[in-house]
Amino acid sequence: MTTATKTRTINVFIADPLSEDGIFPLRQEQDLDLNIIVDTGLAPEELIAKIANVDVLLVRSQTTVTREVIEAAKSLKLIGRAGVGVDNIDLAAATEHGIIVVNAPDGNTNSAAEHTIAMMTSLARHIPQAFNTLKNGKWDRKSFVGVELKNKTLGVVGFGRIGVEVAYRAKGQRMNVMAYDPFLTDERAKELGVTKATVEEICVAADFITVHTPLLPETRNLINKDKFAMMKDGVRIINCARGGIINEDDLYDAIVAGKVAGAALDVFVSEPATDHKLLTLPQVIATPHLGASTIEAQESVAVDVSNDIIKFYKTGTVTNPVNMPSIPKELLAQVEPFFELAEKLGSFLSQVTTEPVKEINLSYAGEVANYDVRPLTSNALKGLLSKNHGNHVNDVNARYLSERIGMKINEHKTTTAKGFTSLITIEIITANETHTVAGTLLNGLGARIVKVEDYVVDVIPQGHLLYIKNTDKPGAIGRVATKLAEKEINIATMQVGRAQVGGTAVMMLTVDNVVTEEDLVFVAQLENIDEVKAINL
Ligand SMILES: NC(=O)C1=CN([C@@H]2O[C@H](COP(=O)(O)OP(=O)(O)OC[C@H]3O[C@@H](n4cnc5c(N)ncnc54)[C@H](O)[C@@H]3O)[C@@H](O)[C@H]2O)C=CC1
Ligand SMILES: O=C(O)C(=O)COP(=O)(O)O
Repeated sequence: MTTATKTRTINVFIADPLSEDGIFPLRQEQDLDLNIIVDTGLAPEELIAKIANVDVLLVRSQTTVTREVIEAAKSLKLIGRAGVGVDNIDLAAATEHGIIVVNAPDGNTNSAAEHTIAMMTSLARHIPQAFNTLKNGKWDRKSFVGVELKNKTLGVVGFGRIGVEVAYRAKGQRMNVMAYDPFLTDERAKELGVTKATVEEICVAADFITVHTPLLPETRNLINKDKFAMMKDGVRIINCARGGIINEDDLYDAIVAGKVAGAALDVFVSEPATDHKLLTLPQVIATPHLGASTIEAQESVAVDVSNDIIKFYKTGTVTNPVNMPSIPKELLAQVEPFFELAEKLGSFLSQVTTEPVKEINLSYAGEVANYDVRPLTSNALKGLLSKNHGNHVNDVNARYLSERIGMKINEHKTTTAKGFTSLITIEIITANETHTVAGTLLNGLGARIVKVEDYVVDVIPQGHLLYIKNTDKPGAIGRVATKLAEKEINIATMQVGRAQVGGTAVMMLTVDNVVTEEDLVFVAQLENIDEVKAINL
């Protein structure tokens, strides 16, 4: 986990215009040594040339954070998106490189919803066209007869934060609202006073259709010529979400054919879009991606990402992660203590075997099983992979890297924890071996390893450990202690365990100094000692 440091300068590169008030938390940060560089409007190759030593990159929608940018950014830990949509960031590349991407999902909801309503109203009443005519000295009242919103049906496709806020406002205009979202339940639709519908039902019934989904492979071209064909003649279309959700060529054709009476667009497939063919149509009104461009939204989104940067460097966690599981605040406090335990258990196992791990079974028992355990698994995998990947593995890419090397990851949850409040048991399977370790958090006493293979132990997972397998014969413990003393290795604690008298037994020793390979060989040569491993946690 990353923690606060004044010893190292953190280079924060702001590549798109952000609210100065919004980045105030960064400017006034005292505990971290932040070097804030504001350099906006760069061409991709200019950004690549400047990014090598950047730790944190802050963008809006203008800067495209490509794989090339990410690969050139040798120190990058975090990309902050001061806004919602992250389609301008290569998330796969960021994840692969262990770079956390955070966004600001709440800060511009109102502004985007208000802009959508402004666009819909302008579309219905031809306000931009009428204003233009008037500016050009013509008092034309005949060409701009509009339609009322009242009693019209608005179809909202994508019923998340903005979609819902649009619906509230549209109901204020006495519109009937139909909504589609894969996560919309009947209860929620009822509660919000909207009719739950499919995209097709919306296409057939709506007078106005507005989209509010992210741009994803599944939503690209969601509204296309087949959908336009289903729509009412004279339908009006609004897109204040992302260019490409509505197929631009098909929209153009539908307007020219008279099917669509008008469109209001804030976003385009390729931006800036100054000579777009849709802009040549008198039925189209447009703004240059202004949905989030209010003083309030800009301040809010910049404050949110600034706070997440500070939080990341001080605590190692973030509030609005995009490429790692997000944990609700109330749960974070409960699962955070297990992060380190899971990582240590993973690290322990990585040092017990020398073979590549083919499969990992993670069992979460007791209270911990009530939580979203994916972050714990990520920490366990991080611990497991850190032996070979060092600092390159973190919570963001641990699962990705594990899967890339073909490791099968199985998570199990059970309520019974063998007398512990919570118990995490991890088993790794290699071509020839299986190893198991289990750990818990003891109330007030911190983390403990409570089981290694089949043996019950009680070991603090910290410092230098010696894991010794021996035949359960008198004298083994004494010989080990004497040999370590000869090597000036002081034993701090010692645990022994065995499955049956005279069988295989284990010793778990905590020692005060690092045990070298050479010392290990000496211990391994002792009578009745079968295996010795040094483990550093
Ligand atoms: N024009 C502008 O300046 C702004 C544009 N946006 C855009 O608006 C989008 C929505 O923003 P929020 O409402 O804040 O996000 P959100 O994440 O709260 O809502 C998005 C909704 O889309 C739904 N969805 C996903 N796939 C879908 C599909 N195939 N069909 C229908 N619905 C689907 C999700 O379930 C979710 O409920 C953002 O992704 C962003 O691209 C956001 C802010 C400002
Ligand atoms: O938040 C979003 O998704 C937006 O589209 C806003 O974009 P912007 O930050 O204004 O470039």
